[in-house]
Parts: sequence; structure tokens; C-alpha cells
Amino acid sequence: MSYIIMGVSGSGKSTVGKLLAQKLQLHFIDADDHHLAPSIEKMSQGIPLTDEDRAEWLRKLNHLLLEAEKTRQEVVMACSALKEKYRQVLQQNLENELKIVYLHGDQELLQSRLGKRKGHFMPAALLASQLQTLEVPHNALKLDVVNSPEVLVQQIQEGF
Ligand SMILES: Nc1ncnc2c1ncn2[C@@H]1O[C@H](COP(=O)(O)OP(=O)(O)O)[C@@H](O)[C@H]1O
Ligand SMILES: O=C(O)[C@H](O)[C@@H](O)[C@H](O)[C@H](O)COP(=O)(O)O
Repeated sequence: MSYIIMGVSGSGKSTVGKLLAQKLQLHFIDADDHHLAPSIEKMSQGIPLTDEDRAEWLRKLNHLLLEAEKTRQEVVMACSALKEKYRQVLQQNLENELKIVYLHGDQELLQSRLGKRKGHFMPAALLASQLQTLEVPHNALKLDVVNSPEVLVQQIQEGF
């Protein structure tokens, strides 16, 4: 069974996802690496993505998860997956249910982490729209990112 590490920009999906994959010796997929070029351009300019912008991207990510399942590979995927219907696309046609980890945190904390992050296309100004778009998942392990990445990974290992 594969893991989806989800949450708004700055919640630590990439950091925690990479560390979890390292600990469990699983392949790590960062959904950010699979956005269409126009979507990266849009976000770089501070324009939030629409459902339409995300549709093909989510299908591509679902395809990667299906491929992994076919070869009996478990993967860790860091993906914003902000809406329930996006998470449904990710899960589409998979035999095994995805293990969803929802990273949440205080807006000020997330804003300050994004402000300090270097060399990333996503501007901190998009956090507010990300939080507005977010539909909190009901079927996820919910973790507060006030904790360190190491503690979060331990909580994930103990939580499933
Ligand atoms: N639990 C944490 N504690 C402290 N800093 C963190 C934590 N998780 C992430 N960070 C830092 O916050 C910033 C955003 O993390 P990142 O993994 O890029 O988030 P996301 O992929 O969700 O946008 C990075 O600079 C990262 O080093
Ligand atoms: O669906 C979206 O709007 C994007 O996927 C977004 O949520 C994601 O956060 C960006 O790709 C920026 O990347 P970071 O999450 O790493 O800031």
C-alpha cells in the first residue's frame, strides 16, 4: 500500500515524504515534479491553479500509482491533493487503499516556513488560496507539523 503525504504548500510534504521513503526504503515521488509547464508558470506568477489545471496532472499521478501497484512496489507520494475529488482521482482503479497522511499546521507557521524556503517556484502569497481550497480529509492520519520531520515520520510509522 502506498502513502500520500498531503497538505497545503509549506506543510512539509516533500520534506516528510522524502524522509519516510528513506526510512522505509521506498521510492519517493514528488507530485510537484509532474505539473504541466503552464501550471508551474501560473503558480510562479502567484496565480492559483484551477480544477482544470490539475486534472491531467492528477491522472498522471494516478497512472504512476497504478504502475507501482502493478509491479508490487509501495511508494511515498508527496501531493497537495487539496480536494476530496482529487484524492478520488489518485485512488482510481487501485486495488489497495492509499494511506493518506494529512499534514496540517498553524497558518503563521506555514507562512514563515514558506518565507524561508529557497529556490522554489511557489510563492508564499498563494498559501491563503491553498487553505481556502483545502477540503480536510476524513480518512487520513492527521499530523500537526509543529513537530520535527523525524517525529512526524515516527508518527506515520506508528499510525498505520
Ligand atoms: N516539520 C518541520 N519542521 C521544521 N521545518 C520544516 C518541517 N517540514 C518542512 N519544513 C521546512 O519548511 C519548508 C517547506 O517544506 P516543504 O517540504 O517544501 O513543504 P511542501 O512540500 O509541503 O510545500 C522547507 O524549507 C522545509 O525545510
Ligand atoms: O494543487 C496545487 O495547487 C499545487 O500542487 C500546490 O498545492 C502545490 O503546493 C504546489 O505544487 C507547490 O509546491 P509546494 O507544495 O512544494 O509548495
